[in-house]
Amino acid sequence: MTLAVAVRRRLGALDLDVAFEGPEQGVTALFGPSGAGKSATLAAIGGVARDGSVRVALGGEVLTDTAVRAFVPPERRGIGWVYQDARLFPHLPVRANLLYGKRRAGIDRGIGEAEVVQVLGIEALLPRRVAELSGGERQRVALGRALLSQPRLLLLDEPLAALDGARRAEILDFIVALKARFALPMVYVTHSPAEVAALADHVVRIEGGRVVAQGAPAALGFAGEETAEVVEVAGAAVVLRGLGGGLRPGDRVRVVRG
Ligand SMILES: Nc1ncnc2c1ncn2[C@@H]1O[C@H](COP(=O)(O)OP(=O)(O)OP(=O)(O)O)[C@@H](O)[C@H]1O
Repeated sequence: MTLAVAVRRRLGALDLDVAFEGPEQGVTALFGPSGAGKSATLAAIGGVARDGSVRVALGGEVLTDTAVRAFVPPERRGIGWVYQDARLFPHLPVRANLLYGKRRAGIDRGIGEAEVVQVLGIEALLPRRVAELSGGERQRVALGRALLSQPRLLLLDEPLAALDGARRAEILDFIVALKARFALPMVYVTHSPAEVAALADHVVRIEGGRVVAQGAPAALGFAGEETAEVVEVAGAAVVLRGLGGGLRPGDRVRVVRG
C-alpha cells in the first residue's frame, strides 16, 4: 500500500514543497529541524489541512487531489493519529479510551483488542482512569487507541517528544514492536536521529519546506550502530567519544564490550 504524497502549501513565510513515496508497510520518517514543515505535511496527508496544492494517494486510492477537486474527508481516510501529547479522554477509563476508536471505525481490519493490549503491555492499565497514568503509559494507550480504529495508515507526530530519556527509549521499543506485529504503513515525524535509525525504512529529510534528501536511513548517515570510545570513567559517570549527534541528556545507549 504505497503512500504517494505531493504537498505545496504557503505557510506564512514558509513555502512548503514536499514530495515523497513511502514504502508499503514500513515506516517513513519525516526528519528535520523545528519549523521545517513536517507537521504541515502530515496535516495535508491526514486531510485536516485543505489549503494549497496537494495530491495524496494510498495504495492507488486518491485521498486528495486538488487538481481535480478530489477530497476524502479525514474521518473516512482510515488514518490513525498519534500526537506528542496523548490526547486521551480524561473522563473515560483506559479501556473506554481504547475502544472509542474501534467503535467509531465501523470496519474491521483484523486488529484485535487482545493483541494490541498484549503488544503494548497495557493489560493492568485497562480499569484505571487516565489521570492515574504516567506520560509513557498514556502514550501506549494512545497508540492502542489509534491501532484499534483499524487504520490502514498511522501518522505519528513526534510521539516521544514529551517524554524523558528513559521513557522515550521504552516507548520507541513498543513502536518498533508494533511495526513488526502489524503490517501498517506509518509516517513518523521526528527530529531525533536515534529514532530514525531505530525505526525508519525510508527517511525524508526536510529543511525550510523542501526535501533536501531522501532514501534508506543508512544511506543518509543514520547508522543503526555506532562505535564509541570510553575516554574517562569517574565513578558512575562515563564519558564517551565518537557517538554521532542527536543524543540528549537522559538518552540510553546499549554497551557491547569489545
Ligand atoms: N496555517 C498556518 N499558517 C501560517 N503558518 C503556518 C501554518 N501552519 C504552520 N505554519 C508555519 O509553518 C512552519 C512549519 O510548521 P510545521 O509545524 O509544519 O513545522 P515542523 O517541521 O513540524 O516543526 P516542529 O518540529 O517544531 O513541529 C512554521 O514556521 C509554522 O509556524
